[in-house]
Amino acid sequence: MTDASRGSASEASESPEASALPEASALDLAHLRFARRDRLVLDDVGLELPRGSVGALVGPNGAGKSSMLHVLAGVEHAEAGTALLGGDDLAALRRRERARRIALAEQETRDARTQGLTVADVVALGRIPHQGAWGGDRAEDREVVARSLDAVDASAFAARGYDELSGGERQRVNLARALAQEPELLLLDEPTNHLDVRAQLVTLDLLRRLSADGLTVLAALHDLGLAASYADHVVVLAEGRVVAAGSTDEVLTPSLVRDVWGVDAEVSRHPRTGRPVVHYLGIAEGD
Ligand SMILES: Nc1ncnc2c1ncn2[C@@H]1O[C@H](COP(=O)(O)OP(=O)(O)OP(=O)(O)O)[C@@H](O)[C@H]1O
Repeated sequence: MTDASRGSASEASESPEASALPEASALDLAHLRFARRDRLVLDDVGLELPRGSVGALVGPNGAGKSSMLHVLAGVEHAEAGTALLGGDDLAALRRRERARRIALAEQETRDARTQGLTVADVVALGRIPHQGAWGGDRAEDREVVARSLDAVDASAFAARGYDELSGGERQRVNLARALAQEPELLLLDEPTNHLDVRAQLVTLDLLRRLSADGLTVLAALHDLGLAASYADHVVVLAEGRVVAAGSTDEVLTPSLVRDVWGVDAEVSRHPRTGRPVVHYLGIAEGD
């Protein structure tokens, strides 16, 4: 396996025993390949994300970010490669176990299943993988639903119809539903889309706090500024391939922004946090 194809995003050990160690990768992908009809969407994708870290998946439109999240969540199926979570092969997990361990918060989830449901009902859907064959209205489930709504500041509209919410409100409820799954790995597709500036920061602060408690987070983000401020690791996808991966500091450079997005940028340091700050200067000449 070459470094380029692996796209290593961590310092984690490569040994098979590593998954038992605290610093082991929570998520370890190698040579993942996914096609839709005849079109190759993910090609030889690899990455390592340590447990309890926040990873940002970035890349131009159509790069394959959502597809990658779908493959990890089991919504779509890779035709080759391996995906390990805590050392366990995802392809070998039963659907239900996968849903207990991995949650995907998507942008648009209004469909027949959410029609007529309240916000609390929708968040309670996240408990299904944890319930027995007879479903249930367990006190524990109600408690997790209430806690998840509270985490995204949505308790005040728990009784409202989900389909009546604004885009930003719905986005927060989608996150609450994913949190109610109590996963090990939280996948998010553009979690800040539709959110006002404060709600964006509140959401990303929440993800950082959850990751400090051991949750591993992988979020597709378009906003490189937010990735720079919040992510530990950045994985850059372009045309279905990992073109860069590593610590946020290493990856988010002016040359990368130019090469991948065709945009001139400067990267400075945040005066308070010392983290990178990306300033877009304009479309790169020659593009
Ligand atoms: N349902 C679909 N049927 C066929 N092709 C699809 C479908 N969904 C996505 N694709 C194609 O798969 C490729 C990857 O799309 P994907 O949505 O994963 O990219 P993305 O990086 O998430 O893009 P964006 O930033 O625009 O959301 C694109 O070429 C896209 O046109």
